[in-house]
Amino acid sequence: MKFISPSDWKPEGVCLEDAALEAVVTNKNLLVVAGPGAGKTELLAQKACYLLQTNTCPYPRKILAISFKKDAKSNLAERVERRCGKELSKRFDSMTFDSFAKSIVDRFRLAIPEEYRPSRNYEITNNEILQRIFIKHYPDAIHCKKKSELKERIHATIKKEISLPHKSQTLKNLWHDLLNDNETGKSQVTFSMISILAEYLIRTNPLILRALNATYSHVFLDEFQDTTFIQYELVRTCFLQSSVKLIAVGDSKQRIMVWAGAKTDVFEDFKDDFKSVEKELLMNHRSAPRLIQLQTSLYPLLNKGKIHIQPNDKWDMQDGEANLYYFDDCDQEAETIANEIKNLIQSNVDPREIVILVKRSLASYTCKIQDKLNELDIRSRDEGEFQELLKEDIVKLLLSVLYLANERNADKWMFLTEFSLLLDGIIDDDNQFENMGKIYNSIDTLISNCKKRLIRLSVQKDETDLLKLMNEIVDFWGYERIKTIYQQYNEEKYFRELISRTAQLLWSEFILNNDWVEAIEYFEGKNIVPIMTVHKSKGLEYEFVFFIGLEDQAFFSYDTQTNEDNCTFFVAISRAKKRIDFTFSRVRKDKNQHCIKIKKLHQVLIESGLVQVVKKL
Ligand SMILES: Nc1ncnc2c1ncn2[C@@H]1O[C@H](COP(=O)(O)OP(=O)(O)OP(=O)(O)O)[C@@H](O)[C@H]1O
Repeated sequence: MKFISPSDWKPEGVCLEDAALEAVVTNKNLLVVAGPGAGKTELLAQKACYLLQTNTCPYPRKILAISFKKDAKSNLAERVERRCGKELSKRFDSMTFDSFAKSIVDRFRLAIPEEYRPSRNYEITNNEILQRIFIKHYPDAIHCKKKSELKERIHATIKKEISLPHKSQTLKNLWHDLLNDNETGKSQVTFSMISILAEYLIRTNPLILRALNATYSHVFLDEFQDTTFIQYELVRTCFLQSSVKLIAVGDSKQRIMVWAGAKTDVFEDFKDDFKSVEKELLMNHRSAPRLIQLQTSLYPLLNKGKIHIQPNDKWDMQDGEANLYYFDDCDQEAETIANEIKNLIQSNVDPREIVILVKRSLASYTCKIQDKLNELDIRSRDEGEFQELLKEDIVKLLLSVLYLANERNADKWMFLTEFSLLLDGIIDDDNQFENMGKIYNSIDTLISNCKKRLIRLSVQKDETDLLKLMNEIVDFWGYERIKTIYQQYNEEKYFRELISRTAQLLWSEFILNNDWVEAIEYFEGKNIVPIMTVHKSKGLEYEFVFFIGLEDQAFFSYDTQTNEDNCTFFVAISRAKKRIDFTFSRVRKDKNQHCIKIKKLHQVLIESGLVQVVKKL
């Protein structure tokens, strides 16, 4: 392998601002703070290429990238592979925090002292089991009024002691019963427990720590503002006393996971602990100039001084539009918003470039808009579960096979064949061409068999047969072999649940029109306007954003979590590339709505001079 000299290295495909380029080539611990659309993911991808192509990450050491979300993890890995090829990107391990911790526990489980060791076949527990065992040790929890309240209490209790061994005997007993659950015969653990166990393993086993530090020369930490106490402790234990270089990227203005345990002083602690250099990026490649101005007018609410954020030069300075509607009721709101969406689609905007956002309680804020959209023949849906399933490699594999059984598609064919080649280890094989031919033939056979089965299913209409077919497609490669490529499926129960949920959702769409291609495209979201909460929209971007319900009721905890709610509002605004519309309805669900608590949010919009206020009376 021929490496490039660091002085000859150039970023590929994009132009990086000075601070970003410095962050790429600096070989020190780094904290990169940057606002929305600054290209934080791109910066990490470029940095990975630099380190690998110049051998600054010296062979055979690797880069470990830790993200929060599965799609962010895959997105980063894909970009690195696209930029520096398959060979070099083999030394780029992209994982979520949960899968990183789990991989440590799975590999070194036997080194955990017996009292804390999960069984070999441990399960990521579900709420029911967790509640059953929790209430035994904390009987007063039975008085929790809502399930969500109890869930929060359980997770908060587990997070009370993030360092083993426990001091509290009750907590220790709770762990004991979770790890030795008689009813299931398997250890029941949460992801927080896995991170706590991983930290304990590394802290008490110098050999494992040394192996980890020898494996990785650099560690990337994406969306760093959302790092929890437990996760930060794990990072410290793994890398503080080592020569491994850490690069954390994040934006404190987008810190919206405090309710889930995000550590609010994580940037300061990281700078102190790792003596990191701080770089600030000042570009926003996503939003039109007037929307960037709108975002910056929110800075005082986010405790951030005014700075000049530079738009990408593809925009005209006058680009960007924002509207604030005051409606009498939700019928008026639904009528107007549905028609606005219709006009956009009629002017050739892809429905996937439009999003309807809500702060919470998705259905109650959007059901009327959805009904109106239906009347206009525009499909929309709660993106939540589909978004989760579509991130899953096994779901992508199954949908590709089923699609190809109905229609040609080059991307899906490539995806399938690349997966098969990888599984059979043929990429670097001497008999590559002969073996590739065999693989193409076997995939062809799989697809034509599926075709016959799907035709039969269209007549017999038996949902269980679809699940059976999906499991047979899995058998074509074999679960055990799939696991070797996609280690996230080590737990078979989880893997099978994904397949069964995919079959269910696909079937319920199929029976509407008796058309497999339509059903698969629906599943994939084609021509459908997505609806989601702001939390789910994090990291995503759309040309047109409709934020529904800028009302006190939607921000019901605004008084007690003002900072976090302001950040949530900022995240919503910063998803838009071209235009954002906000709505307020004086009556919703038969109740009068107000904007007294969140007056400041309305004020900022109105006083910015960038938002057109549309009063509907
Ligand atoms: N250097 C660049 N030049 C041009 N476009 C870029 C550059 N970097 C990123 N982009 C584009 O800008 C958009 C935003 O990038 P990205 O999603 O990486 O930003 P981010 O900093 O992670 O934003 P957020 O924090 O809001 O999720 C994407 O469409 C990306 O393709």
